[in-house]
Amino acid sequence: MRVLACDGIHPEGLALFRQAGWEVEESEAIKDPKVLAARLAEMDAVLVRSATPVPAAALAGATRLKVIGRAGAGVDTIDVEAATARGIAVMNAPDGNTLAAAEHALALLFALARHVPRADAGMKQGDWPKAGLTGFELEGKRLGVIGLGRIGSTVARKAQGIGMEVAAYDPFLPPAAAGKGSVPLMGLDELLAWADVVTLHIPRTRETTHLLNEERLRRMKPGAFLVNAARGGLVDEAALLSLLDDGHIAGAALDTFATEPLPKDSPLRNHPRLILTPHLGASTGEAQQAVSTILARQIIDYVATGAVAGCVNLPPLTPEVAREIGPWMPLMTALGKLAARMVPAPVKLHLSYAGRTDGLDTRPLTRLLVAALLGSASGRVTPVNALQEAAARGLEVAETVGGDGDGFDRLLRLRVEGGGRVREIEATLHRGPRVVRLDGVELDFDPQAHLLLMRNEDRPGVIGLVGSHLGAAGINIVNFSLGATGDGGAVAAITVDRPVPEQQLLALRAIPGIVSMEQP
Ligand SMILES: NC(=O)C1=CN([C@@H]2O[C@H](COP(=O)(O)OP(=O)(O)OC[C@H]3O[C@@H](n4cnc5c(N)ncnc54)[C@H](O)[C@@H]3O)[C@@H](O)[C@H]2O)C=CC1
Ligand SMILES: O=C(O)CCC(=O)C(=O)O
Repeated sequence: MRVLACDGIHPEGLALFRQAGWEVEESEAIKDPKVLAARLAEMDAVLVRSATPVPAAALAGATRLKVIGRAGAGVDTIDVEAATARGIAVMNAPDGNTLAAAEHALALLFALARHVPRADAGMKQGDWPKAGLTGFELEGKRLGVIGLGRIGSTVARKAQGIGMEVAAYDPFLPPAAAGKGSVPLMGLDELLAWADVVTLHIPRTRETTHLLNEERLRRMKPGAFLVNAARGGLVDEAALLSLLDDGHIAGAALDTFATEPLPKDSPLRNHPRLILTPHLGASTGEAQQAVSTILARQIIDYVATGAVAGCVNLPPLTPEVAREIGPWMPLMTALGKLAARMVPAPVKLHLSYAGRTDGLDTRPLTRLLVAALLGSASGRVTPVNALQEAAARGLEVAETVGGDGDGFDRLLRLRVEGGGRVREIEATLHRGPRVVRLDGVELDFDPQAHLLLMRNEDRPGVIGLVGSHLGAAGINIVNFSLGATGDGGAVAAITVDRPVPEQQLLALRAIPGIVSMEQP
C-alpha cells in the first residue's frame, strides 16, 4: 500500500502508516491537478490539508486510489462527488482540530477587541502607539455564532466563560441538540442585528458561499465586528471592504480567504481595521498530531478491515461490527462475481439474510456484493459507489433481513434476474464459505474456487466420462458436488485446480448426456 502525504502532515500519523507496512511519500502542496493526477495513479491513499486541492481532474487515472484523507475538517477543496463516482472514500478528522480552531477564533476576537496587531506593529517600529488603540471589553458583549457544530459550540462555551452573552444561528442542528444547549437559537437576520460580534463556523458549500453578502453584512449592528476563521468565500470580501470603509462594520478578523494563499496585491492586506492570519486555525502541534493520527488510523483500518469512521461518503461501520461481518466479506465478493458470470446483465437483485441476524449489519455486505456483481462487467465499482452505480445501470437492489435459516446459523439467499433468466444461490459460512443450494438444487462448493457448473442427464457413466476427460487434460478435480433436479436430470458443481481452456469446455459439452457446461 502506498500513501502520498501532501501539505506537511504531522509525522506521527505517517509513522502509523509505516508501522502498518505502508510506503509513505511526502510532498509539498501540489496545485496543478495534472501533476497530482500523475502522482495519484500509483497511490492507494492521499492525505491533504487545505493547500492541495483534489478536483475531478486529479482523479482521472487514479484507478488504485481507495481513500482521499483530509487531515482536518473541511472537505471543500476535494471534489467529493467525483471521488464517490469513482468509488473512492473521502475521510476527514474534524474532532482533531476543534479546539485549535475555536481558540484561534477567540484569539482573533481578543486581538480585534484590543488592537493587538497594530499595537505590536507600532512597537516593532519604535513607536509607543497607545493613543488611538482604545479597545472594548468582551464581558457583557453579545456574540452571534453562525454554525453551532463542534467549533461553534466550543467557541460559544468559552465565550460564555468570559461573560459574553451568546446566541447562534444553525438551522441544521438536530432538534435534540438545539433544545438542550444553553445557547439560544435565532434566525440569521435577527442574530446579525443582535450581535456585537459575529463569528462564522460553518462549512463552505454552494449554499453557504457569500452567506454574508453585502445585504446581510449591512444587517449587522452599526459598529459591530466580524470574525471568519471558517472558510473564505462565506463572506463577500469586496462587500466587507466597502462596509469597513463606510464604518458600518468597525473591524473584522479573517483567517480564511476566497483565494489562498491570499494574493500579494489583495486590497484586504492594506485595510487598517482588518486583522489577517494565514489560515492558522488548525495550526497547533496538538491539532496537527491529532488529525494526522486519527486520519491514519481510519485509513489503515478501512483498507485492512473495511471498518469505516470519519468518512463523508460511506456510512460508519465500527471495528466491532467490521469484525463480526469480516468473515462474510470475501464470501460476498465471491458470490457477487459468481452471480455476475451467471447473469451478465442483471436487472434485479434480492438478498435475503436469514437465520441468526442479530449484530449483523447487512448494509456494507450488500454494498460489497453489488460492487462485485457490477465491477466484473465494467468500470471501477467499490462499496463507496455500488448503490449509485446500481441505480445508474438500472439494477434494482432489495434486501430482507430475518426469517428461517433452513438449519444454518446464518444463511444468505441471493436471487438475480436479468436477460430473461432468474438464478438463485444460497450460501453460508458454516464449515467455511460455501454455496449450499444453486437454483433450488442442493450442492456444496466454495464459490471462490475455479468452478464448472454442469447439467446432465442423470444416468450411469456421464460423470465418469467428465472425470476422465478432465484428467486427460491434466486438470485436477478438487471437489465434485452433485444434486438431482428431480426431473431425470442432475446438476453438478465441479471445482477444479485451474481455469478450464475453452477447447476443453467444448469437448466436455460434446460428451453424450451433458446438457450444459458453464465456467461461471
Ligand atoms: N481555520 C481553520 O483552520 C479551520 C476551519 N474549519 C472550518 O470550520 C468549519 C466547521 O467545522 P466544525 O465545527 O468541525 O464542523 P461541524 O460540522 O461540527 O459544524 C458545522 C455546523 O454548521 C452548521 N451549518 C451548516 N450549514 C449552515 C448554514 N447554512 N447556516 C448555519 N449553520 C450551518 C451545521 O449544522 C453544523 O452544526 C469546517 O467546515 C471548516 O470549514 C475547521 C477547522 C479548522
Ligand atoms: O490544515 C489546515 O491547516 C487547515 C485546517 C482546516 O481548515 C480544516 O480542518 O478545515
